[in-house]
Amino acid sequence: MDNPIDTTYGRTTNETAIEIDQEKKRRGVQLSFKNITYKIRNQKYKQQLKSKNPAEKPEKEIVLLKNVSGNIDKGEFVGLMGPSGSGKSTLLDVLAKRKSTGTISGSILVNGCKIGSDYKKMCSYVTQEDTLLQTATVFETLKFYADLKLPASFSDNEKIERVEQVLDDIGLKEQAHSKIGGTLPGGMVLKALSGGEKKRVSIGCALVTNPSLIFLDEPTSGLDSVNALSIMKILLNLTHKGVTVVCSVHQPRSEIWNLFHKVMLVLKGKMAFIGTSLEMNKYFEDLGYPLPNHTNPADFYLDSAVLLANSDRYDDVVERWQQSWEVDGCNENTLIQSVIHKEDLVSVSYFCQYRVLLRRCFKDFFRNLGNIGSRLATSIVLGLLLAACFGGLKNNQTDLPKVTGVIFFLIACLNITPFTSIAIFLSSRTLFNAERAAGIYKTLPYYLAAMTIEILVATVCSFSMAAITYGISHLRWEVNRFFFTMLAYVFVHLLSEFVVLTIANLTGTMDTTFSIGSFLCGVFQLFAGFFVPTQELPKAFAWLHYLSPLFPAFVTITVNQFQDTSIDCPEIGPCLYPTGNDVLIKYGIQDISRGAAFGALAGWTTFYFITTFLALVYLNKEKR
Ligand SMILES: Nc1ncnc2c1ncn2[C@@H]1O[C@H](COP(=O)(O)OP(=O)(O)OP(=O)(O)O)[C@@H](O)[C@H]1O
Repeated sequence: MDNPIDTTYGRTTNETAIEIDQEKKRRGVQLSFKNITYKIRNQKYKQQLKSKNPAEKPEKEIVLLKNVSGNIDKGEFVGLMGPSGSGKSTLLDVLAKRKSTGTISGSILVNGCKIGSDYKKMCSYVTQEDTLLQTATVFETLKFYADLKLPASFSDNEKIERVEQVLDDIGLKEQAHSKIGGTLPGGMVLKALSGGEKKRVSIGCALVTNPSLIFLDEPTSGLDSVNALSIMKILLNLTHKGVTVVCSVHQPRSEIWNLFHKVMLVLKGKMAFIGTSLEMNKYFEDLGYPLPNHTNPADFYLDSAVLLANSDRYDDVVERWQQSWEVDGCNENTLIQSVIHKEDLVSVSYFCQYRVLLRRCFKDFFRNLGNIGSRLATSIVLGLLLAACFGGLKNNQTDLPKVTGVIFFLIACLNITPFTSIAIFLSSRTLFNAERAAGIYKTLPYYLAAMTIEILVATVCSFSMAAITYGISHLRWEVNRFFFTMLAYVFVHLLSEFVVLTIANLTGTMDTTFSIGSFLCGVFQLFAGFFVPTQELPKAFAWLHYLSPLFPAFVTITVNQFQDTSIDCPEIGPCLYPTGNDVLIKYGIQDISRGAAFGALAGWTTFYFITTFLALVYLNKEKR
């Protein structure tokens, strides 16, 4: 027999029972929590103050959990139940130390000791939604976690061994090289794993660090009953290895119900019961809700819990439970004072995080061929269209407006093409927010890795568009002038990319990014100095060109094109601009050097690079 453990109903054969017991003692953790109260600020306080009648004073704070206490033993599989909105997810978040808002009071003890900074290293959390990178394979997803969460002392082979062990634990060995799949931003569809398989991968990610304690928020939600049962059996198997598992559940089928060692019942933010399913039968029977024959206990108890929560007896029932728990459940004897098992986990360096993230970004980018293909194709086609309109320009007075025209058009095109990245960027934010909340990596290495790829792609795209146009239009053909112009165009593209990403990070939504972004593009282009030279702008608005990063871009490229050149005059008639310097005088930029203007362009680019990062760090954080 491959697996000697009979997991059908949470019982084990005699031979393995001793082994399991030893494993629980060796690495399990006991979790006790006492008088946990969690409050958050009432966001609607001011509004309620105005609208409510003065007798009903609104509270400044909302209490989501009140005096919640409980005890979970080593290697126990605990189901957290309660009607919708009763506070199950909140309690899991508080116990897993994932709350980033509100105030928490009360104590959490692990093996009888107050928890310290190591606590987060010994526990893992699996969110309700599976936030996984669609283009990565199952193996790569787990390896990513292993690279970032296992100590640097682990060799690559050891990390692979750990990943293989986890693949075995979650029963996905055969799918190790299948992609997670789904619809990629941009519309490309990759063949996807099933919902149950994705959930197993999420559990696998939490298992890579070999945690002693694992919290799961509704791991069976959205799964059919067969998949739900198989997920629960995987979790039960973990408890045989000493892991303590706590998961919230809605209405589990009876086979799942029977797997739990203990059930916790939360009602309206208060603990109403903790105990085995047999003890729960008795508890509800005493309350006047005996379990009828042939009824799913979970369904029945949940329905009864809803009735209880809305009855007059609610306060009395939770109060009685609190008192009895203080006598029986929370005394010195129930606390297991023993050494806490924890791996020697150290955070990997920023550079290592950058390397791992860069590798993932690189693969992700090149596996989404729809995105890379459309961006490159757009650049090349736009370059060819610009070249078709402005091809073979001559160095004379007739073609002069076209030369400044092509310079401006290229700037304008490179200014708007970054809008194509908004969808990709915003969709990767969801994954980033979830991974950041789980503390897998820091924001800086993530940002630098994502930007490294973005800068490379933006450089290739803008260079292709600009070089095609420049070459076919016969602009100033000197090697250093050519490369200087190309560099300036690349910066225009990068700058525009960072402007759009700053807005995307500030607003977090596609619609607002589009509307604010297009407004800014319009303003930047209008005040770039091309349509209306700066000296001709109305005084009240003239200062706006200082705020347009496209102004230094237009200046540096125009100066580079025209400085110290001569322009052919017609044989008959006036010659308005016999030299390039006359063109610069027309635009009022004759006194600005191309280097100074380029410096300003680079300065704006750096400014928006930093604002993108700051917006990523401080705004649109996942608040729990
Ligand atoms: N940040 C918040 N601000 C205001 N109310 C909140 C906040 N977070 C949770 N709540 C409220 O606290 C209560 C408990 O929420 P929680 O998500 O923990 O319930 P739950 O039992 O997990 O519900 P479900 O089973 O539907 O997921 C709900 O009434 C919810 O609306």
